[in-house]
Amino acid sequence: MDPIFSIRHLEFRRGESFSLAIEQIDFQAGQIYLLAGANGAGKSTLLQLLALLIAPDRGEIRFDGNTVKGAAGRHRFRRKITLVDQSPFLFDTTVYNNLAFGLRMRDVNGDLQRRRILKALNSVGLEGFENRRARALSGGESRRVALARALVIRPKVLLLDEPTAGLDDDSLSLFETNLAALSEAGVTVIMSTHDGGQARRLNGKVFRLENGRLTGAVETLSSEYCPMENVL
Ligand SMILES: Nc1ncnc2c1ncn2[C@@H]1O[C@H](COP(=O)(O)OP(=O)(O)OP(=O)(O)O)[C@@H](O)[C@H]1O
Repeated sequence: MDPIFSIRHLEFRRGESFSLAIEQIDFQAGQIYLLAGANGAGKSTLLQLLALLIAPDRGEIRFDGNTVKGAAGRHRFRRKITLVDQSPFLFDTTVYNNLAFGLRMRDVNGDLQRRRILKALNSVGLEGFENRRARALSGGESRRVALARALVIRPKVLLLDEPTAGLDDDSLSLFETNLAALSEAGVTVIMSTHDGGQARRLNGKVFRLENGRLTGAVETLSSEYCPMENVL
């Protein structure tokens, strides 16, 4: 099967001291991928490149069979890709309106809009939160709103930057159940994490970054055995 995302000879420099250089990665549809590595290794930078928010200095990104070219290309494909940031920005309005924004842009209105929003809130354990003010939520609740806001638009690719940092055990478990369901529904999930057990629990593939470079091959983890558990 053709990969949903391919990277070839990718290079991106940040200031004097950091550069990301990745020769090749293929991401297959419906898989879960985890980006591992120390602080500053380049995980967020790679996610921003995949989200088509920044352009590489060199190399090629292919999405869904197309080479992404220039600002117009990035803009065109961005609608199918969603990045949930490390510190998600929520609009200063209700939770409902935060989720409705992306749907309105896609002409999803009325009853359908309401049903999809309530379902997305439900799936992150925030039923009943629709009229709450988004800026008055706790850190963990805010992250779950940001995730629901990403889910509600049904992206082909969901990019998550350390999405589970600060979640309590119940929320973490619900979140991981959601990711597994999304992957079964064909959504590609690419997320950075410092949680060593996550790759095993999600049966994900791990790419490890070190100083902007990939170290070694992809590691596929079975659900029974996780050699990476303590070292991610
Ligand atoms: N906007 C920016 N401008 C300049 N340099 C940046 C910027 N964002 C990140 N960097 C630098 O790029 C390098 C890679 O950072 P990045 O955020 O991609 O790492 P990370 O692996 O996601 O780290 P963490 O685990 O701490 O989130 C770091 O040296 C960082 O200081």
